[in-house]
Amino acid sequence: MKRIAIDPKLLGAQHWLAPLGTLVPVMGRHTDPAALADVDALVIRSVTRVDTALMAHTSADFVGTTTIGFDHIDRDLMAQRGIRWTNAPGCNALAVADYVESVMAHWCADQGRAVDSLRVAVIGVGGIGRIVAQRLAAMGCTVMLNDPPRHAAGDLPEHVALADCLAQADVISVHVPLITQGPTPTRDLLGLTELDLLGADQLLISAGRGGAVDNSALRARLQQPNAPRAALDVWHGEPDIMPELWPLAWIATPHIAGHALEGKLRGTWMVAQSLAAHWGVEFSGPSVSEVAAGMLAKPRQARELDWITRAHQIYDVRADDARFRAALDGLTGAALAAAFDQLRDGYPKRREIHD
Ligand SMILES: NC(=O)C1=CN([C@@H]2O[C@H](COP(=O)(O)OP(=O)(O)OC[C@H]3O[C@@H](n4cnc5c(N)ncnc54)[C@H](O)[C@@H]3O)[C@@H](O)[C@H]2O)C=CC1
Ligand SMILES: O=C(O)C(=O)[C@H](O)COP(=O)(O)O
Repeated sequence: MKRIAIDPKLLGAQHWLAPLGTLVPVMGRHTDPAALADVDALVIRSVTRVDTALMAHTSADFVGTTTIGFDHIDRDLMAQRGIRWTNAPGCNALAVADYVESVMAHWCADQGRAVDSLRVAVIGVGGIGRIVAQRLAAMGCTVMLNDPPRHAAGDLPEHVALADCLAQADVISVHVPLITQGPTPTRDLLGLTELDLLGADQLLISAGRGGAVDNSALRARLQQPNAPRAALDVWHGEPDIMPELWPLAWIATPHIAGHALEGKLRGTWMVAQSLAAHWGVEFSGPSVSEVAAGMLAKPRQARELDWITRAHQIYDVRADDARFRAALDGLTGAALAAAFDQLRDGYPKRREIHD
């Protein structure tokens, strides 16, 4: 029987990966490379950095991350070693859109703004950005789209320059991957110059990768009197986040925007299918929605509720923010990093808002 090293926090591994091979739990962020010596495949989350050191002793020829982002995988190494790798595109896109919806519901209530009066800029119009833009447009928002790679490829004629988005939108929602090379890198996409374009009436939502916003610049900006509000789900250097930054955020969460049950399960389900195809074996198992429903029933159907009520009853981001503040208050260094990871690993069960 083949052996599959898995992050023990994967959801659904027993349903979809166990039929393919013997599961060997490893340690997520702290995986010992020696533990991979005799495995055939590695199935991970975003916390496991797949690099030369991790892969030093293994002959595994498959790496799957049950996440959308794949900046934690050294793709050059995968190519050099002939290792097939895959991510799970779109697996938790709906959950991230739920996060944005919940943040905006609370911001509108707080500011006394009607959602259909808002101008919202979506930065990075891929799988997630597209869903966010469609939902907000359906609620009556004026939506501005920024995505230079798609614009350059000719499929986003309505593209708006980043500076115009920052200067004109009420809400700016950032959904770019972490890209460090090439013509349109996203590392520190929002630095001092860009953050200076924002004012006190604006809300910045960051739910892509922490490295896309210069955290030192944001800290400085949020300390100024006309600072915008910031809802931050992702942080530079996770789990070693900047202890001076998070208390300045209006909403602070531990990289859980995508952590609805369906999002996590779908990631495992998608990677298991890729692994089955890689090994040329049949794939079977229950559906994602069956497994999610067995883990947590939805309190109400989304269609029965208006969007503000949904943001309270199905997914309320303020509960995540409250847990974050209570757990991280006063912590620095290793204790802060450990508390950040514990919040993620012990995240409560949550369903996607929409059916
Ligand atoms: N907070 C969380 O829990 C989660 C975070 N993510 C992050 O969100 C990212 C985006 O996810 P998807 O939309 O599904 O990915 P995607 O790959 O479908 O779309 C990314 C989009 O960003 C655009 N882009 C690239 N460089 C850009 C730049 N310099 N400026 C503006 N746009 C740029 C691309 O052209 C593409 O259209 C993931 O790569 C991941 O890092 C994903 C899931 C959950
Ligand atoms: O899908 C992604 O990309 C993400 O950022 C995930 O939601 C992160 O989840 P974990 O894999 O870190 O649990």
